[in-house]
Amino acid sequence: MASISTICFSNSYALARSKTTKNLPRNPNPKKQKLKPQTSKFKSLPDPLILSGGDATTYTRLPPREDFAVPSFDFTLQSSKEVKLSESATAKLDKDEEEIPVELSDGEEIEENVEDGDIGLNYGRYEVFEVNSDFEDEEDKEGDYGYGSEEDDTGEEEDERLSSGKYDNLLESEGEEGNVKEKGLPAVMRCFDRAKIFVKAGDGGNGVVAFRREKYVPFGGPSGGDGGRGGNVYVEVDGAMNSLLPFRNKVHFRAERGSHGQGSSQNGARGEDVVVKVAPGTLIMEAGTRAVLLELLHPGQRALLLPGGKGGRGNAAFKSGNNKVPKISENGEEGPEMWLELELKLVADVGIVGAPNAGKSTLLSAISAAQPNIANYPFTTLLPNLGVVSFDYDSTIVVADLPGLLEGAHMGFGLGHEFLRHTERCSALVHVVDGSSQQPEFEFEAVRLELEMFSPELAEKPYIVAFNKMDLPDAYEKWSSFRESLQARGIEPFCMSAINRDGTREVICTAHKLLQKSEEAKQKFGGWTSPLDLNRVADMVNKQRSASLTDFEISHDASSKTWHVVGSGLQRFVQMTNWRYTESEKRFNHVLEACGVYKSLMKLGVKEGDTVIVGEMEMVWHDTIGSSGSSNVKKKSTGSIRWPQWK
Ligand SMILES: Nc1nc2c(ncn2[C@@H]2O[C@H](COP(=O)(O)OP(=O)(O)OP(=O)(O)O)[C@@H](O)[C@H]2O)c(=O)[nH]1
Ligand SMILES: [Mg+2]
Repeated sequence: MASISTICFSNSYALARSKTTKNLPRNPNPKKQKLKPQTSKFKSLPDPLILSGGDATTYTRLPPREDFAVPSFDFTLQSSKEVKLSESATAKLDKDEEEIPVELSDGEEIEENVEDGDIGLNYGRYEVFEVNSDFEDEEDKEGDYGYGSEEDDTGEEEDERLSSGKYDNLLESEGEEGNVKEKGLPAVMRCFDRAKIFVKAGDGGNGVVAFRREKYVPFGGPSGGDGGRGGNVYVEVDGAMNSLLPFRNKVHFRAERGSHGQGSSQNGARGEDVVVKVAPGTLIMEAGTRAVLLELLHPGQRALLLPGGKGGRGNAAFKSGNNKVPKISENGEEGPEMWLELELKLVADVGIVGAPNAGKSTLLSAISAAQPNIANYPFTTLLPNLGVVSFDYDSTIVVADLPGLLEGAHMGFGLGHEFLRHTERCSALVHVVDGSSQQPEFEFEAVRLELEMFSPELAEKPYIVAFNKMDLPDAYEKWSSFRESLQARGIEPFCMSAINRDGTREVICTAHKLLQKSEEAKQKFGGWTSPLDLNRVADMVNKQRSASLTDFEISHDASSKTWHVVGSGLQRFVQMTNWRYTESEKRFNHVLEACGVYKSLMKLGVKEGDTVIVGEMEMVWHDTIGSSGSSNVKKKSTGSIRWPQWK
């Protein structure tokens, strides 16, 4: 029978069709029919990102102080050696080599004498280094997170770059400065503290229509069971994790859907939950908007992120005095889904910062049991290392050793300064200064400036300065002038030889005291912000689910003669309606009338033949066709909705 004649409402009849399905028979598969969950709040994908053009990306040597504001990218003028982090995270710089060929952009090779400039700080020529966030994000979307983003309008050139595949290897392309290499960070560094994942709660199982048929039980009645609830999505802090790298391998987390109900009043089983494990200190944000949803700091914390969909009711649940043989059941509610951005900010008490090769990792290895890579070349440390320092039996602190920070890091030189976010949770900082460098004061200032550039709050954290490598005569000689210059600024520096473990204890004990002081101050001034409610996202979802059916808005598009009836409650109701049963359609019509949709539409001037969209259902409005059989007198004389023909 054609759908038009099977769907009758109180005083008229209506026809429905899916917005997405054409020529659907009367008994369509409910899953495929047309109903999508209301996920407008959580489904947003990030906006398309625009790639920036060719910023210079090759760093030749630490630029002179006065050049800081406008660094020179003309590296043909600068003497240098080359470290290619692209080839190996532990590429080594042979500092003893005096002359090396420098390859120019046009392929010409020259021999240059490697000598320090006026400043004399020769870190070699480091390559790597486009840390433009837009670019990085775009890479992440396409390369590592495994989902295609909407096409952006940045032009073919950028598209080509994106489509050129994974960015695990560093990229090379021409920049605006002309033939300057542009490279991204190795994937392991990008993914260490950032990830983008997809989570979906399980859909509820469908309810069923069944009747008890048994010998000696002539009218057994309806016995269709309810569907089971969909599985929840939880996020749990795993103390054994210290990075977000596992999310490179797994991006999608879907909880199981609930089982469908069965005859004999058997309800479906619950869907299995899914638990997403993250490292302590992970920030969970909604992708695109980057609104912070959760901040998970302590191992063992577990947050309910997305609750599973409710199971649909079987026909046994619809039995009433009026209707003892209900032929109606509901679909399971669809579980919400969303893309999340995860960002890790390590939970450490003290952060060790300083220029590359200053001896930060050596200090960490001297004061804790951590065994970071230590070597005589810059950027040995590419990812932060954590170490635990014990003072008394009951007092321990966590110390983070960070990658080296270069002057100009805020512009992308070196490893950039993004990793400084790992110090945001530190209460104190230790500046390690390489005493054997040509101008230790300048090195210290450059690092301070970079901290300020990253975040003024970070620069305001209490800190101590540790002048390292005192065992070297070079450093020993410079110590007094360094000390004087800092004392003139009101800073009392410490000296140490991290490699010999001389003075390291004093440094870390002072850092510990600073830490205690800042914690006392925090308690005194109530500076500790209350942690976010762990289940707030689930609460938001539940609130949206329980929205009233009468809570809706109507908008009109005059050009297409379309009326949109939008409301969370109605949308959910449409999604859970199982259209294969005639009674469902009657119920739908009844609900629209009862919650005032018809009345509002008529008030707003809906006309014969206009399209009305409720949730995912599209209908055509028809004025009253006749009053016969109508149980609603008011409605009879005014209008009704008729389901359109399937197109
Ligand atoms: N003589 C001497 N050498 C030191 C001292 N501390 C560190 N070094 C050496 O300096 C070099 C760099 O040490 P690291 O601890 O790797 O320096 P880093 O600051 O962690 O370097 P990056 O991770 O590259 O930023 C290594 O060869 C160390 O052995 C010291 O007190 N005296
Ligand atoms: Mg290091």
